[in-house]
Amino acid sequence: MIPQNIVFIGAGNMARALIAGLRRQGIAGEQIQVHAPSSAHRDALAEEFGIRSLAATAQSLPANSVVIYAAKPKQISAVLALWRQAFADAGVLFLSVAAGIDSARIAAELNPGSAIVRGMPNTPAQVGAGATALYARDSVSAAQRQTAGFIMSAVGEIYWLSDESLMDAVTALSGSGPAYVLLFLEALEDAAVLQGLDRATARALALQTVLGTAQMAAASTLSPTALRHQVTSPGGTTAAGLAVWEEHLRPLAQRALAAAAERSRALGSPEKDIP
Ligand SMILES: NC(=O)C1=CN([C@@H]2O[C@H](COP(=O)(O)OP(=O)(O)OC[C@H]3O[C@@H](n4cnc5c(N)ncnc54)[C@H](O)[C@@H]3O)[C@@H](O)[C@H]2O)C=CC1
Ligand SMILES: O=C(O)[C@@H]1CCC=N1
Repeated sequence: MIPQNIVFIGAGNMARALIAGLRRQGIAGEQIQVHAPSSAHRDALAEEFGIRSLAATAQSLPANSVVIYAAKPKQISAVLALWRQAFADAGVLFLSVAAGIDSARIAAELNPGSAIVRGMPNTPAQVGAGATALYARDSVSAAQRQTAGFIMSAVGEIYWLSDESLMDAVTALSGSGPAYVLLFLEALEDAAVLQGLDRATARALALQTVLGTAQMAAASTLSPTALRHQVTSPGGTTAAGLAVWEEHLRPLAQRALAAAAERSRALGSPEKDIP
């Protein structure tokens, strides 16, 4: 179902990516509003995308509105206290992309029966190539589920979870994942410069290698392992390089995802003060 009134709370990177996606999908500018305390942030988005800048917290919302929470996890309790009143209409859907904040906490702080969907997008959403995991509480109707899916599909692929506790692992993998891939790109580029390539060539080759490999893997029915074997000649250059990666990469990936998932759980815990 295509939503008639979409309100963004927060005017940062994620709000921007989602608004751009919705406008690309043909949602009219007057159907989208953005609220943030900083008028500079919200007015910049309003101007760029032809949407409405909402200066104050809405006290009531038209039926079938969707409110998308895209401010920081730490601010959610204060924001929910201000917006609670506007949720008197049972038709309003609350879609939160805040890392770590589970839907039971949002329901407890909003209204126990509120329709709440939790999503975890990632920054490739900026170019319509995002990966978003979604979880819907039982109070969400089939039409509202479709609406949430429509909104997040505007910026890439969506994956529904039936177990919300997996959201911490998803956040560690695909939510934070773009940063890992970018760090990998930086490391490849620096290492290639040490091997004598100029920086521009090193950057371009590293980027096209990651991009091309991801496209190849996405187009193939073979597993990453099988595709990797196609590159690896016995006794060749790849085997020599892979032997070094294999020493550290898997335990490092396990530690990195465990640390990120642990931080996701901590962000959701009001008693832990994460800056
Ligand atoms: N950046 C990322 O890769 C991802 C971020 N997220 C989640 O998206 C949310 C937003 O993240 P970003 O866009 O990266 O942050 P950001 O820092 O770019 O944007 C946060 C926005 O919230 C606004 N804001 C501050 N206080 C507010 C309040 N009281 N009421 C309304 N708006 C307020 C700020 O003006 C700012 O526009 C976070 O909850 C984060 O966990 C989820 C997935 C990926
Ligand atoms: O770093 C963070 O907390 C957010 C959530 C996932 C990606 N960025």
